[in-house]
Amino acid sequence: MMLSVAIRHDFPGFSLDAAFRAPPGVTALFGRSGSGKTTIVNAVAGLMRPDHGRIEADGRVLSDSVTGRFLPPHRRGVGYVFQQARLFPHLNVRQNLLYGRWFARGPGADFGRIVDLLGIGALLTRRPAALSGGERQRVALGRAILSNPRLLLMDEPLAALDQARKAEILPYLERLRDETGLPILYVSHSPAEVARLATTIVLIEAGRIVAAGPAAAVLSDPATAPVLGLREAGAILTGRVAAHDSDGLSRLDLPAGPVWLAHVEAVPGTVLRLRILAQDVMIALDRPQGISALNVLPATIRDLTRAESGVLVRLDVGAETLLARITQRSAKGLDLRPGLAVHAVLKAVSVAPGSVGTG
Ligand SMILES: Nc1ncnc2c1ncn2[C@@H]1O[C@H](COP(=O)(O)OP(=O)(O)OP(=O)(O)O)[C@@H](O)[C@H]1O
Repeated sequence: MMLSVAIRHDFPGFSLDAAFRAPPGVTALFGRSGSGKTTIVNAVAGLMRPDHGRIEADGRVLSDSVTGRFLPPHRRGVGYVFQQARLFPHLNVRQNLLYGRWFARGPGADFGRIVDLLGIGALLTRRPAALSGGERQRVALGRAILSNPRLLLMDEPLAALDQARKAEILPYLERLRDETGLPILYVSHSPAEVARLATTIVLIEAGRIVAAGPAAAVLSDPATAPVLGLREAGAILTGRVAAHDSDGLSRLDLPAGPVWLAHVEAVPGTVLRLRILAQDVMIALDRPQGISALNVLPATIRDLTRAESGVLVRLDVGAETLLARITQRSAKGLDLRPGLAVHAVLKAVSVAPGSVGTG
């Protein structure tokens, strides 16, 4: 399963020229307001017809300006989840879910499995008015999946939810990503959400794609930091939960070494994704002694990039990449340069629970 998009379209005062591929997993379309994300999603859904280009899903042409082919939305096999759940108020949860089924191509996903996956078994007889925002959004996800789509489009599905509801629904999105094998095109404004969910990231600015590729590589690329915002720049690392210590910390084993963080609700053996902001990483030439930060990883400097008044240092840690944001004075004072072996010091507190997701 693969979605491939190559389209050009002109609105008065705005031109979109975008080409990218979305493999199975979550492909996050990230960019500022007005950069063209929704236009792309609408073109894939068949809600707008691009002037030029071609969109293909799973080897099937959805639209092609050369041949004039343009499949209507209901024939595209696309599940769409919007910011608002848009459930039918007069139908209960089961009926809303079965409505998705009605449009399914072929036998479709197993009802019971999807209900379990989304944790909505206890809600089946309720009407949407009796659900929380997070529950409603889970039902909307279920309805989209039960239509047995070739791909899922999600346009800011969490934007209308508060932090607690977002935290509640993120694990379900992770399960969908990991268990359905569908390409999910996911529009988001939130770097934290993207860092947690995305397997592929497409960064878009003023209708042009400025970076696209595997999430870890795009996030740790200093060139993308200005688009994400310097405060949000950072890398993702993966680690396996090794132990829960009696003093309330959990140990994760990363390829580069162990890392301790505030207790994580996950059984040993679980693979987790950690987001580490560039501003929370310090660099030391020697392994520091007598320091309160618990987490020190051996690293090698790959490159240094000027960013506003500071410097972004890209570090190789094991086979992964970390980003540190330091001052020009420090970079000069320590004589940092590519190839230099250093130590990356991470503050334990910098790994926020909200940034931990299954990898
Ligand atoms: N039907 C239309 N007619 C004219 N201009 C349009 C139309 N649809 C979108 N645009 C313009 O295209 C640009 C991209 O809009 P789009 O909704 O794709 O951005 P976005 O990245 O999804 O933004 P947001 O994050 O705010 O939803 C904007 O400048 C918008 O005003």
